[in-house]
Amino acid sequence: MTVLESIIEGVREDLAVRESAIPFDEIKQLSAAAAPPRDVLAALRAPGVGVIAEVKRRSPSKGELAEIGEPADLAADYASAGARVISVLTEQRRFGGSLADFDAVRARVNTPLLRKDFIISPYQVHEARAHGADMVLLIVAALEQNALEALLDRVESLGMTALIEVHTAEEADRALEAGAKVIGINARNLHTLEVDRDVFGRIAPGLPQEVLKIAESGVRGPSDLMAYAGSGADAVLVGEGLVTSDNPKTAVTQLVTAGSHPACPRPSR
Ligand SMILES: O=P(O)(O)OC[C@@H](O)[C@@H](O)c1c[nH]c2ccccc12
Repeated sequence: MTVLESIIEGVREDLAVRESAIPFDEIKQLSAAAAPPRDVLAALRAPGVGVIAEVKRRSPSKGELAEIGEPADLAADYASAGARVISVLTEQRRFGGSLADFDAVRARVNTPLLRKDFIISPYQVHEARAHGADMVLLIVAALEQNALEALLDRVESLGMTALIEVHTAEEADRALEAGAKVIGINARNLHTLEVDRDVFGRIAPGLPQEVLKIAESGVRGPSDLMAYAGSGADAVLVGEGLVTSDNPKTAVTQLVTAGSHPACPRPSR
């Protein structure tokens, strides 16, 4: 079993528990009653290379990353430093996240929020919306094509934006086939957890101009952002580099400054 498969096994078990507490019909009603989603595409299309800052306690590759006492405080720092979107991990077993973390962040910031989890069922999409999510991650490697397409449809029908994650050119083709508007190219292979920062530069230039391109994982600082920008990134998604820094707010500020610097290569849209 690969790492991704074992994560998904746990996700299924946790999902079954939540489904028995709140049935599908009820979560659907809650999602319909939520305040309307924010315009993530507009946020990502702003000039310069954007920063998506992640609230991440732990990772399967590194174990404990940071003791995040108040995720809302961290998110408020991210927001005031200019993050365009804030990503909150809600997977519990490997990433130490939760919907409680998501709720705490939602209650504090008005920045668009990405629910970062392993989404395999429409239930989780409604759940994300019910908790105030504006964006939802869909991982191509975790989904059959028909499931990917159905989930993308569900995300968009609720007015949210899907971040469709790929790691290979074949997965990028599947994302485009499904109608992805925002593609995240993850430097980390979720089967082996190995990071290869060159993956973005190999895949992004082959994507259509109108597709928003997000470089995910392995960003250590402004020079990695600049390198991704040179290969056409509209934004970078950063977790570990922020939560392990002495001052996450300054770390975001430095990335945002680099992304809006005249010397930073512009996304060609
Ligand atoms: O911590 P990093 O290397 O900056 O990576 C952030 C983000 O890309 C990573 O958390 C991530 C990318 N895709 C995922 C899918 C599930 C869980 C986590 C992820």
